[in-house]
Amino acid sequence: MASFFLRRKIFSRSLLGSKDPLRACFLFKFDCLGTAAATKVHPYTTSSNGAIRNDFTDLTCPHTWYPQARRKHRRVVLHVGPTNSGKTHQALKQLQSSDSGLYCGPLRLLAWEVAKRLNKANVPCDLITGQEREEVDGAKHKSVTVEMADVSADYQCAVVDEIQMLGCNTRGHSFTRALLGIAADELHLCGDPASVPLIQEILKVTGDDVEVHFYERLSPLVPLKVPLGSYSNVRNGDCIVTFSRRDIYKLKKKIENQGKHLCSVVYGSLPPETRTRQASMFNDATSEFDVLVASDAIGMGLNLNISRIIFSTLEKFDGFEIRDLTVSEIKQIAGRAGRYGSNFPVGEVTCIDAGDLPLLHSSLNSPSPTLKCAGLLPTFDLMYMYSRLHPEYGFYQILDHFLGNAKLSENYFIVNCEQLLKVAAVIDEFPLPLHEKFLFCISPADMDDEILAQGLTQFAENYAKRGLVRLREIFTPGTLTVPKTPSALKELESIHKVLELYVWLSFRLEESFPDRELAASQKAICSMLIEEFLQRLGWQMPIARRLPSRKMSTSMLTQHTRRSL
Ligand SMILES: Nc1ncnc2c1ncn2[C@@H]1O[C@H](COP(=O)(O)OP(=O)(O)OP(=O)(O)O)[C@@H](O)[C@H]1O
Ligand SMILES: [Mg+2]
Repeated sequence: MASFFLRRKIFSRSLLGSKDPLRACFLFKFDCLGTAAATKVHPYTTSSNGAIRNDFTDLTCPHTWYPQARRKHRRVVLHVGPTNSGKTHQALKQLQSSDSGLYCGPLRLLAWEVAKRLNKANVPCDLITGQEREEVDGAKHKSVTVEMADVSADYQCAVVDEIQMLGCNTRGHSFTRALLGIAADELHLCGDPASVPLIQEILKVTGDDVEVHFYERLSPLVPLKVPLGSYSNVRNGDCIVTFSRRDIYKLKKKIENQGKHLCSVVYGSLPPETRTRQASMFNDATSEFDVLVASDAIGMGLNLNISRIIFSTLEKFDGFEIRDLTVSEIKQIAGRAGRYGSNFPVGEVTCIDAGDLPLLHSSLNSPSPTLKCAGLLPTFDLMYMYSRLHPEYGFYQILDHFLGNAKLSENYFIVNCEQLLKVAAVIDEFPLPLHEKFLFCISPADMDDEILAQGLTQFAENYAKRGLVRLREIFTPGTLTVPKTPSALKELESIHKVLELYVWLSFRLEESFPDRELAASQKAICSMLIEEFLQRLGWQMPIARRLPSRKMSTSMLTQHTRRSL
């Protein structure tokens, strides 16, 4: 045991000195373990009786956490306007013509798209997301998911897309970190005009120059006066929006049973590569999948050739309650219709029920409410220093202390830490150093997903016990089968997430999670099986209308039948 801990200490030290960009990103997720810069600004203050007291929970000046960016006099350009107004396009033009640059997107799919676009334009660009790392020779540009933005590097130009997400209750802190922390001469921010006053306010203290460019939609968006009424009125290019997976499959079946259309589906928990392929089939004018049934996962990122958005409902369950969609959600989703340059240059939007039309129309005519606060999360540094004063505390107690006592300026709020706390409660059971507990806490684990929670617990336990986690200990490769029911599908989606978690950990604890390739290949099989299920769901269609089977046949996979997780 002793030698195991010794080995891990050495590993951690070697990580700190690493020049490796991904490891550097890993460090910067902690903001940082390499504490020199950050500790300088941390508020050890003197109380009235002269005693030194710590004030680690003072989060009122988060701009001081990023000295490298503060040394720059950044030119910050906000590109704001409705969806489909060319904001990202303009920002990317600047990025492309710069000597070095960084694109930060909210989704892996967007990071993929941008890396592809830059490489195609002969601007070598690396792709770095939580789960993948594709390096291109000579690249001075990087396309990343916002969490992976490296705030220790210097760039000539950087783009943060969908910047209004700094108000997001769960991921807002990553956008705030990018806004305050990226050390670029030029920082381009693309998003909703509702974020402009808040960003201007936040940047008053950074010394940056701020310009705002407003954009108009490139193609018209027409709210229809009549509802869809019946599903027999669905036509080529339609996208029906609904919010539960059950309803997505119900609607897909209903539409396909009419015998006129085949439906692609897109929703949040589908593996990203499956979402991309479903979207490509829908976009491909020669494919028979000419209708899309989707959740609000289409609100951002995917390039979709949608003619008409049809809301099946304007209510959604948000994890706590059923509520009306907000103005910004309605506008963001509706705005996906009529993409500039697509086969449908005029977008239309309507509802299935006439009763929903007034809310749809009024929302489309209202500006999105102005953002008031940006998300924040205490840095690892602060928590670490606090923990040194309270070595008896577990990570849960430390985080809980910060949540209860943090002092914030009025421009910020602390993001929802429910998931972090749930992981912390589990991880505190294992003898791991604080930074490793923190790592597990920020991993992409949804503890409300039973299978994923089980996977994370097992990974952490095995890691704490032996410092080595083999995938085969919890998963038997080759045992995955095509799901036959929606609940089996859900299970397969969860297994995909466990495999993603393994890959994520393997990038950060490389020696201890050595089976990345195996996990990645099983992940790919998962997505193929899910797609197979999606195709079979149209089983009531006449045989001639079904697509030919994919290259990897089910029988190849079903020889191995037992899953053990
Ligand atoms: N000047 C242009 N020339 C050619 N194509 C353009 C131009 N501006 C935008 N486009 C194309 O129009 C589409 C919409 O542009 P873009 O994605 O930049 O809009 P956006 O405002 O960022 O929208 P979103 O809200 O979806 O992020 C894209 O396919 C983009 O390539
Ligand atoms: Mg955009």
